[in-house]
Amino acid sequence: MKAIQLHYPPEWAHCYGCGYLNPMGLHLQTYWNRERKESRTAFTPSPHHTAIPGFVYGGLLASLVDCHATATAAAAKADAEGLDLEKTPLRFVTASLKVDYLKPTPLGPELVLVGRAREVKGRKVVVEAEVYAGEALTVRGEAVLVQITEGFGG
Ligand SMILES: CCCCCCCCCCCCCC(=O)SCCNC(=O)CCNC(=O)[C@H](O)C(C)(C)COP(=O)(O)OP(=O)(O)OC[C@H]1O[C@@H](n2cnc3c(N)ncnc32)[C@H](O)[C@@H]1OP(=O)(O)O
Repeated sequence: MKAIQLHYPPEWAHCYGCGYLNPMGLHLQTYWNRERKESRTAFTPSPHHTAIPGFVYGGLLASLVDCHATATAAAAKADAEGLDLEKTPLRFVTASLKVDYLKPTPLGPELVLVGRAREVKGRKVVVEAEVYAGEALTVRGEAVLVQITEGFGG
């Protein structure tokens, strides 16, 4: 299965969090499970992602939620409308991002993010995402993603 972000054409692939063309980026790769209507990704923070020794920096966690939510929005909308992202890539940007840090996230283990679309309506998708360190749910995020149909920032 191909990661959702790998469907982005090159001109959209420079994002710090998930662009495959950004050499300094996080290269997040999100997968969509059609049966479960659920997205997943995994990321292992490095020592330079430290907040307090032993724990992950919150800004990094927000970035993971952000880019996982963007990809989840594209997959959920494609799923809802029967579109193939390979043929019809969808461009979503983050309009709003809320992150609740439920408990400190340990630095070391692989983190797993799970995402679900709570609402798919017109150009807007609302995504909920959870970050797990092993069995522990440490972060819960919510993002509003808006599909852009023309250029960005014009
Ligand atoms: C060149 C391509 C670049 C893109 C690369 C993509 C690849 C992936 C890259 C990965 C990138 C990683 C992620 C990044 O880092 S993306 C970078 C960070 N994000 C931005 O810079 C976005 C800046 N903002 C904008 O461009 C516009 O404000 C957008 C496009 C978001 C909306 O302005 P627009 O005029 O188009 O929309 P609309 O007013 O018709 O509203 C439409 C719907 O949205 C709802 N709404 C709007 N705002 C909010 C809000 N704050 N809270 C809640 N809801 C909000 C609104 O109520 C309405 O819903 P409804 O009333 O219909 O129910």
